[in-house]
Amino acid sequence: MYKLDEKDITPVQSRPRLALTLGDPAGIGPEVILKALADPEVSKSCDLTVVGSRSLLVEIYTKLKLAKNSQPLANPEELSIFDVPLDKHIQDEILIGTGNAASGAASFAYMETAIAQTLADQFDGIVTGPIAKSAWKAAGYNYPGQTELLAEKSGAKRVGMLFVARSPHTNWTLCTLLACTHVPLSQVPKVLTPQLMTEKLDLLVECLEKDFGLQRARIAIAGLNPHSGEQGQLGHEEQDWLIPWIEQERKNRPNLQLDGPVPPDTMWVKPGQAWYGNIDPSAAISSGDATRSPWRALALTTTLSTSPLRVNPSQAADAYLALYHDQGLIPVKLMAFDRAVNTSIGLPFIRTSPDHGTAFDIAGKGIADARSMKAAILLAAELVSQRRKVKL
Ligand SMILES: NC(=O)C1=CN([C@@H]2O[C@H](COP(=O)(O)OP(=O)(O)OC[C@H]3O[C@@H](n4cnc5c(N)ncnc54)[C@H](O)[C@@H]3O)[C@@H](O)[C@H]2O)C=CC1
Ligand SMILES: NCC(=O)COP(=O)(O)O
Repeated sequence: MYKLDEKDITPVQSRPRLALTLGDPAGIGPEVILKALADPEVSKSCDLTVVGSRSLLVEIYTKLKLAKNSQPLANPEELSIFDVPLDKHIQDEILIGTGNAASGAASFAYMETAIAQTLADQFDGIVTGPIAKSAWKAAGYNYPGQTELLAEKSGAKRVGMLFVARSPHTNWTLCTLLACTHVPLSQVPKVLTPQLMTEKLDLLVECLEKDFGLQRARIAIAGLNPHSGEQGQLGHEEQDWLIPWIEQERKNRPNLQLDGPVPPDTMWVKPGQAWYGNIDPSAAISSGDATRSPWRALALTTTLSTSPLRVNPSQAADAYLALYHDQGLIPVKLMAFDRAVNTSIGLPFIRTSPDHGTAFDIAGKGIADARSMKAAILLAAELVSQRRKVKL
């Protein structure tokens, strides 16, 4: 009798199982989650469990249903929820639109629960709602962000903050890794070292290969100072260590193309052009882009159609290594605030998050844009599937 060999058996894979933390309940996290979950593309892509306080979610849902500009919302009664009940005095102190110790304690409890459940293999990954670091601090949790908590709890020695956004115009993907993240600007030159850069480059290369199936990547590395220091005249870090470090890495990694240090102001010209690409401005007008933002159609007409600088997406790099938070995130948010995804790399599981924060100024009004949350869920599902393929 023919006996099946293990290798002949096609494993039946379940859909990606994702935990979705509510984030700070005083912010827009619950709203963008309810909006994203009302989208059939999202619900079809994976099995989602909201990790948060059921009674708070129901309360917020009821308020949002009454808000003027509300788009379709998922009904909490129809969702899978891992309930994290709060003490009554904490729940009573949560005020929509104001981050405080109570909202910080709640969002911290959701994250701790999601991480523990994921480490216990109940989920393949976590999509996190936005939290306020100041609210965590007020609640007594002194972490610079969720990334650091995820790294600590999962035992990851190295972790990276990668922003991924797919262009709606060209389908080109902008991948930006931050060499240092939640670091005050005055500390940046002290925190950046060749060792840290090597660690981040290792993480980026591993992620591009394993998660995005990209070998022999071309990576652009930013300089720190104006004009990358202008040979020492405008800053010394490039001469002191960044240029020697890049030269050494080129020798160590002959399969990669490492560009840099690229002057930080011009670093984003090619990604910007690859993002908007060959778009026909009349298409932007007919798709409604121009009615929403006429300046954009104008910019597309005057710059992209006529500029000799226009590049083909293939001239852009596969990934960008920015040296600090705002150097990388200003261009990401300028191009893709509505769709960029914050992806933690180096963890033993997938973690994504929308690129925006708690937006306390608009919480409860029903006007929050859920596209970045939707992109975060879809990317997490895609990355779980990709990792399963790599493992097989
Ligand atoms: N992944 C996370 O947990 C993140 C958390 N934060 C935290 O969020 C808090 C507020 O940070 P901010 O710098 O004010 O950034 P923010 O992203 O919360 O808000 C910046 C501006 O964008 C608007 N905005 C943000 N998301 C929006 C959306 N989905 N739809 C429509 N408008 C939106 C806000 O109304 C505000 O005017 C801080 O405590 C920060 O630490 C910030 C970024 C990411
Ligand atoms: N600006 C990115 C950000 O603040 C996200 O931080 P984290 O909570 O994902 O660590």
